[in-house]
Amino acid sequence: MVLLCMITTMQHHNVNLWFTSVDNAANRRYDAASWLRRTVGVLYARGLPEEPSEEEFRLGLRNGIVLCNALNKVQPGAIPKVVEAPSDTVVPADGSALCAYQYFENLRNFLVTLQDLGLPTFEHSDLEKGGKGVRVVDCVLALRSFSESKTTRRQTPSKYGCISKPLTPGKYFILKNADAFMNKLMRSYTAEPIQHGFSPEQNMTTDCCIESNEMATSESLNMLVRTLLLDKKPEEVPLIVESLLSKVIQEYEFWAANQHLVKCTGVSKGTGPCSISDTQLQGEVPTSNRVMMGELCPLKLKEKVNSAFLNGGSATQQFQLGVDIKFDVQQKHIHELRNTLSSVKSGMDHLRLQYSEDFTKIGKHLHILSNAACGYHKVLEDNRKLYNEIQDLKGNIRVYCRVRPFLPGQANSSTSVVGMEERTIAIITPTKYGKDGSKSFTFNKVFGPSATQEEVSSDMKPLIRSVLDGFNVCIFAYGQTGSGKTYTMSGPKVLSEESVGVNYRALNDLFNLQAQRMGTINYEISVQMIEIYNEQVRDLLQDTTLEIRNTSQKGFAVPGASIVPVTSTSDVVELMNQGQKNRAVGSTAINDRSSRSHSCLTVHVQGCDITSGSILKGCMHLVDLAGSERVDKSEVIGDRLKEALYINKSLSALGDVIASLAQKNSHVPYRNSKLTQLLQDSLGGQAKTLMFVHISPESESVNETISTLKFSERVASVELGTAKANKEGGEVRELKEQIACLKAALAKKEGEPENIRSTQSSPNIYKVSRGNATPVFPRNRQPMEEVGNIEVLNSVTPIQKKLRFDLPGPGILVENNSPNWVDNCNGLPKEIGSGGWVDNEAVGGNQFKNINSVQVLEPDLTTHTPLPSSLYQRRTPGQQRCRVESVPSQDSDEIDGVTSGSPDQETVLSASGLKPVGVTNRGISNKKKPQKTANNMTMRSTSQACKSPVPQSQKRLQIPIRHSAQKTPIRNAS
Ligand SMILES: Nc1ncnc2c1ncn2[C@@H]1O[C@H](COP(=O)(O)OP(=O)(O)OP(=O)(O)O)[C@@H](O)[C@H]1O
Repeated sequence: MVLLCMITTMQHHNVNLWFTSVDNAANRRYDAASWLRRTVGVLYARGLPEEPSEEEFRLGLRNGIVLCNALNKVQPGAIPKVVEAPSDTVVPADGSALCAYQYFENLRNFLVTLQDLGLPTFEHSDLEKGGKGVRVVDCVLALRSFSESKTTRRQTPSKYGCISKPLTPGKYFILKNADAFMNKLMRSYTAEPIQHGFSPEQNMTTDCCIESNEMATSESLNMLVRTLLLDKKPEEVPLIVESLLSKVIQEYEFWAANQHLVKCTGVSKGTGPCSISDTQLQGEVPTSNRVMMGELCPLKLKEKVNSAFLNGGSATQQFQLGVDIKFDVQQKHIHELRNTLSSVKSGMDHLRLQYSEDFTKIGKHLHILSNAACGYHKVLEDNRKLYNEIQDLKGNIRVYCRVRPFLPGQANSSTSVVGMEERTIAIITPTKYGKDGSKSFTFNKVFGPSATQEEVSSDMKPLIRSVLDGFNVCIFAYGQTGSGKTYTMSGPKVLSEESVGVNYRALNDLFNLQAQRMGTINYEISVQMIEIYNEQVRDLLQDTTLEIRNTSQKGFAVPGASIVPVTSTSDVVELMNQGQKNRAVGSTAINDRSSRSHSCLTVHVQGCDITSGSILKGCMHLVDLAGSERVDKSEVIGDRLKEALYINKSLSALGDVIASLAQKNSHVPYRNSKLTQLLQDSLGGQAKTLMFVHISPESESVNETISTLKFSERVASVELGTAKANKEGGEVRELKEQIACLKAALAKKEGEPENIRSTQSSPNIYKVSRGNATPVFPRNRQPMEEVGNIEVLNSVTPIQKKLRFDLPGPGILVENNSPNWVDNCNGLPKEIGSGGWVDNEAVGGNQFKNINSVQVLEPDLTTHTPLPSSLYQRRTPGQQRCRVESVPSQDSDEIDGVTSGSPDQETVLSASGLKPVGVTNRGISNKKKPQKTANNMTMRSTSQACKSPVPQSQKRLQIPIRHSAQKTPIRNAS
């Protein structure tokens, strides 16, 4: 602020003028000459007048003697040897030479010394030519200032821009008339009561500067500076400014030291930059530090200050004080550093604490997140289950897609599969399928080439449980030839625990669950294994061909095929191995072990709830379809070609059925192939159905892959309706038994044969067995080989009667505990009919028309004596039509026999000279043809008798059963 005031004031006075003014130059020259004369004495300065002209000034100094001596006066010994001028009496031989020597030597020494002292210099030539004297004058005046500054014992920056070197202690260099002003100014500015630390001159001025702190305002400073400079000559201004600056620096230094001192002595606490708080002084400062500080603070230091400055202490004392102050300041700094360190430490501790808290929090959050992530997966899993449950409720067929890995030797083949996710698969498409080059298909699940057998089978457990709960389940494998159907269903050729397929695992689960429920529900399990080969049904367990032209199921039992009770997985494995051996397998260009038939392993489960007496009947088809193939690709001829055509035809029929189911058509062409008849209840009934669709990964198969996947998507859209369990409660059973008893009593009263009556409405077991069957039978059933006929058993009612029908060949076990087991034929709701092993449709269907050996014990069925009950019913064609019309959706294909069999396929077959066996042609229905057999057994169902308004006589089913006289071994029947 002081500087600002000065600069402003200097501008106000136009101080720059003094540099150009001629008068000023002369005055300055006179000053210089005068100072030199005074300094060296008139003797030495005899050549230099008091007020010399410029010429006189130059000539007077030209020999350098005056200058050197003046310098030696100011700085003793600065120029050790000065070449003196010869005395007036001695005349040099060559005066000019001596002068030149002097001139050169003295001036050189003078200028070098000036340079060393940091004072302004001039050029040698400045003393030779006129008009250059100003620089010499400046130099002399600088030397004068230097000299004066030495007397002040201060280091004073020269007005001429040099920084003088430290000088010996002395008085401050300052204009005398400015001192009082300066002191006043400084003290006003620092606003500190200065009692000490000034030179006597300064102390003198303190009396006149008791001014208030208000003077430290810029305005008052401004005024002071102006007042000071008002009457000053311009040439004095630089010196005043110089002094003022020097004073400012000095004052500031002193003030800063004083600040430390004052704060250390406790005069002021907590206000300055080095202040320390009471706490720091008393509590936090280490004892050793406090002891050290105690040497200085507060009284001792004050005393020292007083003795050093106020009481005119010695230089040593002052120096010691300076050291003490510095030491104290350093102590303060150390103390402050310690404080800072401890505060940083505590800050760090705080931060550490905070970090640990934060980490704990983050840990908790992470934990929550990981839980959420687990939860997310669980939610996903739940979603999937829910989705499946919804699908179940909607009754959709569930479809899982599996991609076969490349086979050995195909490692470098390109693939048609371009993407796979949990439920989606993307297949590269030839251009005609889409612009983007790939097409996505969505299924319930997609298994990649690396999926294990266990993964693929993992979702089956609920289905297996369903079977034991009385539901019908169908699991079937579909896909192009060689795509891995047999691998999925049965496993590879050489089986291991890991590689066994769906069949084995399903049965294993079944037996495990059965074991778990033991003691609650008693189960009886038995299996059938058949294949459909060239549209013929073959019993794989017997290696016989069944003369069954219509495999239409209203339950899952395969009529005519042997049923073998099993008690463990190993039983089943043995049977399956036997069945697989009998299966038609052939080598093609695509698959060296190509299945040439559709195989079906059917598992029958009947459970009896020990406490409630309820009966559960579940059934499961495990179907390994033959693969569709392009005969040009599979390069088949002869028998293989024939097989391929049959396979393709039946698969085509399956496609038609799926298409009509998907479109919810009223007519579903089940009867176009044995396969669709076999799967009728699985595809259109109340079963739970799962299809494994298989695709080969090779890009050469892309067309087959796409059509397979399209077909499968259509299958997935088929709604079966909610599956229902085949369960009959104990109470219902009891009521039925009572009704049966009453009816029996009534019949007896009316004189009807008791044993026949008793079969009308009571739960019965019918065993149709063929003499050469070898299976083991469960308790209370006679082995089939022993029976060799049809048994009608009433296992519950008190009156238990048996009807025996002598039949040739392997036996069929027909069991029915339901009074309405023939309901499906007459349009009544299908409550439990689908659980029957063989329903009335099977019995009444034309598959029995070749069974020509029936031996009826009583009554004599061959005489068409109607059975007193409604168990068996003979149908006339007209009655059949009537029944069918009432249930168009179920058997609509029976109405007009219209089928949607692929004409193309048939054309191919006829072209190849082959005649499909058992496949209905358009407009022809086997069922529609009345079976006029002499040996008919008429049965009537109780429920029908109770519910149907149609007279009994009109509700007779025609059961074609062969006479014993017409016995023909089944294996030869075809
Ligand atoms: N997931 C798989 N892992 C390893 N090998 C497999 C897999 N799926 C199929 N294979 C192999 O691929 C070949 C063909 O499989 P598979 O016989 O099961 O096909 P397919 O669809 O039943 O054929 P086809 O319809 O002609 O009977 C076999 O050698 C089989 O071992």
